[in-house]
Amino acid sequence: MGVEGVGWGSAVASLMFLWAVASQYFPYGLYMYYHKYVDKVWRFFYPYIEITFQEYSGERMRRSEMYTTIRTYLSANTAQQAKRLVAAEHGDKGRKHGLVLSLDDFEQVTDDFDGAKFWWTSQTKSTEKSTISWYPSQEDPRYYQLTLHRRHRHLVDSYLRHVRDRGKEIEVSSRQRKLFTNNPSSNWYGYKKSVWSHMVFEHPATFDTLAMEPGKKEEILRDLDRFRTGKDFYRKIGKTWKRGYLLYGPPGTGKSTMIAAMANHLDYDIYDLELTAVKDNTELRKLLIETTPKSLIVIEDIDCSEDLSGKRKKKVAEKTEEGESDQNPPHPPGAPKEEDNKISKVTLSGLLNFIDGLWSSCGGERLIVFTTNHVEKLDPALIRRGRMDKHIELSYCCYETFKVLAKNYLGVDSGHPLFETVRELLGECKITPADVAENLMPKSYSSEEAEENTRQCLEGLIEALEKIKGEAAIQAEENSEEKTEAKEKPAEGKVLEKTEGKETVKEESSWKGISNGI
Ligand SMILES: Nc1ncnc2c1ncn2[C@@H]1O[C@H](COP(=O)(O)OP(=O)(O)OP(=O)(O)O)[C@@H](O)[C@H]1O
Repeated sequence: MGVEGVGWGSAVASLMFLWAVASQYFPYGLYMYYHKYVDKVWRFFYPYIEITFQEYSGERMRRSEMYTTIRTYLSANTAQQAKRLVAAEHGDKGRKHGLVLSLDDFEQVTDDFDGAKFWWTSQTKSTEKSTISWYPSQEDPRYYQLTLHRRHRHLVDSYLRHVRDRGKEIEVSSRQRKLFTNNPSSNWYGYKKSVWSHMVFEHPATFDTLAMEPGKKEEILRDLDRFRTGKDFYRKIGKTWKRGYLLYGPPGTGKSTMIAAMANHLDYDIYDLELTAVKDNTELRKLLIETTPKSLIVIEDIDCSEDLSGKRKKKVAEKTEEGESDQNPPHPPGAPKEEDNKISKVTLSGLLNFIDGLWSSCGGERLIVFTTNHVEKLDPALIRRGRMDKHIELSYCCYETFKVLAKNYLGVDSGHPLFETVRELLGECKITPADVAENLMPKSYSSEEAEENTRQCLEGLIEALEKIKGEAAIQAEENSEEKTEAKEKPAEGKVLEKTEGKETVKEESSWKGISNGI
């Protein structure tokens, strides 16, 4: 568009905008008359297209998501052009954080996209209240109007997609992240169903504070970054934009800490899914459909979740057999039975269907993370590649892991004279990073006592390691004695007979028979 073109376009858009303002104060009859005749003629020659985005839409008059996204986009990109802005607090109920500036009524801003100009205005829709008072009321619904030249019509789709994607990105980066958990909630009839509730997620763990071998950490970070920026790649290869992580290892090795670090690194919300609180596969599907893009769906201790649902079913069946339910008052017709609310009927196939099928229909990136202390107990179908793409073992503390913890907790690195002893002991016994971390907690935070604190903590850790080493040695000795005894002890029904220094294992019955005979 040339300079003249821009000037002309801007003037016409401004004229239209002024007309839109003025028309709000016309008597109703005149307004309708205008619409019927003049508008038709005017529109024929008018070279511009107008698109309106209402604040409220749909049957229940919910606030339109597109309206909110446009507001965010305009606040970030064009609000500096406007002279009058509206400030509103941003955040959840009771937890406001920061202000959002948006265009005030009748303000106009221009946006450039792909060589074309787009004009945005914010206006208030007149309602009964505002007609009476002549001024728009605070509660009146607003709308954004987008104006563009007819010759740029082909850009409408891509421009609106750009506004939506950019607006969403800004929303995600400026929001407070949330930790969702599913809890049972009862309806009027007493039926319990799992629903998400959330709190602000403020876990301070990062990949810097996470103790693990540097090479492994780098690899995970690369994988996460590749995933985050892989939208086009996933589309190209025809795969849903999702990735599964399986974190396994003994308790206290940092599985939950790593999930928090992942969420912080990617800037994602966390949905902590408690499978035992989900009644059946239908409820599971419903919960998962409600998750939003850019989220990490976590199922902790997946081995226990599956077991528990089986055990619960068994227990209820046992109770019914014992006739315990007969002692309870009869259920009113239509009311849920107690066990209906308690049993989780989520099945492995339900979970697999969700991982494979459901995700395909949900847009936006999602990571699913399973954790377990017993990887060997899991059904191979659940953790095969493609479902759980990356398997990460978090294990006992090695010297590299210890160095990260020592740096985090005490601010010291490998130069310390006690490090060598720790290194040797870590090579000889098993201790979890959680136990090491506990030993490295300084007794005070005063910088004057830092050196003394460090010495005390490291000595305490060495003592703990030596104790573990000693206990492990005793245990190993006991185990080897048990093994020898087991080796020496004949199997049940057999006896050991010693003749001239030779040991022979014989059938017990034959020995008894002989002895009885004697
Ligand atoms: N690798 C680690 N890096 C940093 N801190 C760790 C690490 N592992 C454990 N910790 C510390 O130990 C505590 C417990 O760790 P965490 O809960 O992450 O272990 P977990 O493997 O999830 O245990 P569980 O299987 O019992 O849930 C954490 O709060 C953290 O302070």
